[in-house]
Amino acid sequence: MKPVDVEDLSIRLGDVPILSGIGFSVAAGECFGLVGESGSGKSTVLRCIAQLMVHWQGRIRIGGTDIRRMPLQERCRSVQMVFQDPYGSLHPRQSVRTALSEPIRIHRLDRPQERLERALTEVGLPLHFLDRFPHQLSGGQRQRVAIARALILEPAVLLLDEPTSALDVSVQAEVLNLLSELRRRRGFTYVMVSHDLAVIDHMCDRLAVMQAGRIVEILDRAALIGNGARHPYARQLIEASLEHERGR
Ligand SMILES: Nc1ncnc2c1ncn2[C@@H]1O[C@H](COP(=O)(O)OP(=O)(O)OP(=O)(O)O)[C@@H](O)[C@H]1O
Repeated sequence: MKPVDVEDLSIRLGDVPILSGIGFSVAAGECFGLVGESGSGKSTVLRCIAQLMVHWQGRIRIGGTDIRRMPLQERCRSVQMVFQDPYGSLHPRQSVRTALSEPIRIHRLDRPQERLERALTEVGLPLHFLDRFPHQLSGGQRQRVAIARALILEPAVLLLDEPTSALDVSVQAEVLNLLSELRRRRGFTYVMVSHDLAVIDHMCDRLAVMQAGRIVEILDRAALIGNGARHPYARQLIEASLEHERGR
């Protein structure tokens, strides 16, 4: 279990500021949500933490260590990301076995077969799925494989970028329950992006509301449920979501 601390994170692409002065702390084992309008910079925050984007300013620490000072191997074992679209994140011509073996090989981990089997079992898939290819899996099964691959290196922190929004509603609940169960069992720290406040409510202890590259408010679940937000945009976003829920 490791905490995540983001301090004064800013990034520009060309002349355009994408993130400005982002700051939040996530306790070890906590699930922290990022919500906000499309283009507000939620995924960019995750990409900076994962070092998929590197030209940022500020400070990001995982377990107290500055991620810029972490050797690559240590960073990969500290933080992994799960993307929205498992079709995009799994190679179509790689079997599940190959997809899961790659990080084991790159990081020269011992007991490869045992690790493969444990990761697959942890996400609730039978072992004969090791020989399947992405097109032979359902959307939910593909996302389970993507989660298994993120788990192989036993990271302390998982970054979840809309992990269920490409899935059917019934399958969404299964994958969310799996993620909750994994957090309970393994004590992962999650930072999770979702446009769906019901998902955030189900999963997260606290959340940050983002607008135009800034955090306008950080709320806990109680404030989300009762719409105790103070910032006008945060209030409006939550109100719209509550109305949507009431209309269902
Ligand atoms: N590689 C890039 N090059 C140029 N602009 C980019 C790049 N990546 C992101 N942006 C811009 O940065 C801003 C933030 O994008 P980001 O994907 O982080 O937003 P988001 O809040 O996750 O949006 P969504 O909910 O639609 O996924 C957007 O205006 C986007 O167009």
